[in-house]
Amino acid sequence: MEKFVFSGQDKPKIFVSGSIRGGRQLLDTYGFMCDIIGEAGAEVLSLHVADPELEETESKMTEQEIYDRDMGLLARSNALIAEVTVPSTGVGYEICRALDLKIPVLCLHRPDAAVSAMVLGNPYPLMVVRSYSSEGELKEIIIKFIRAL
Ligand SMILES: O=c1[nH]c(=O)n([C@H]2C[C@H](O)[C@@H](COP(=O)(O)O)O2)cc1CO
Repeated sequence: MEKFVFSGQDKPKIFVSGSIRGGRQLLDTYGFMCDIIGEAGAEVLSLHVADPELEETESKMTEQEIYDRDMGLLARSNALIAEVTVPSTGVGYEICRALDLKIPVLCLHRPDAAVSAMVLGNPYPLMVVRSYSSEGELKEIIIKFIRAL
C-alpha cells in the first residue's frame, strides 16, 4: 500500500472501539483495523481493544479506572472507528459520547450483522456507517475515512 504520510502533530489520533464483554469473536478483525490505521499514517490510542491479553491486564484496573482511561483517550481523539458487528454496550456508549464531543465516527459491520437502529438510523452528520464483506473492502473504507479527516 502506498504510505500516506501525515507530518508530526497532524498525525490523526484514532480511538478504535470494539466489543470486549459483548464477546471477543472478532478480535482478529480489531487487530487488522489497528494495523491498517497505522499503515494509513494515523495513531491508534486504544490498542488495548485489540489485545488478546486484555482481560488479564484490565483485571488489575478498577471499573472506574477503565472508564476514566477510555474517556480520556476518546477526548484526545480526532475520530472514532467502531466495529459494530458484535453488539456491545461499551461500543454503543463510546459512539454516543464521541458524537456528543463532535468527534467524527465511522461504524463498520459485516453484511449479516444485526446492527442496532440507533446506529443504522442515526442521522448525525458526523456519523458514517459502512458494511464490508472482505478485509480488502474494510481496508479501503478505513483509509478513505482517515484521509478525509
Ligand atoms: O475492560 C474494558 N476495557 C475497555 O477499554 N472497554 C471499552 C473499550 C471498548 O471499545 C468497549 C467495549 O465495551 P464492552 O465491554 O461493553 O463490550 O469499552 C471496556 C471494557 C470492559 O467493559
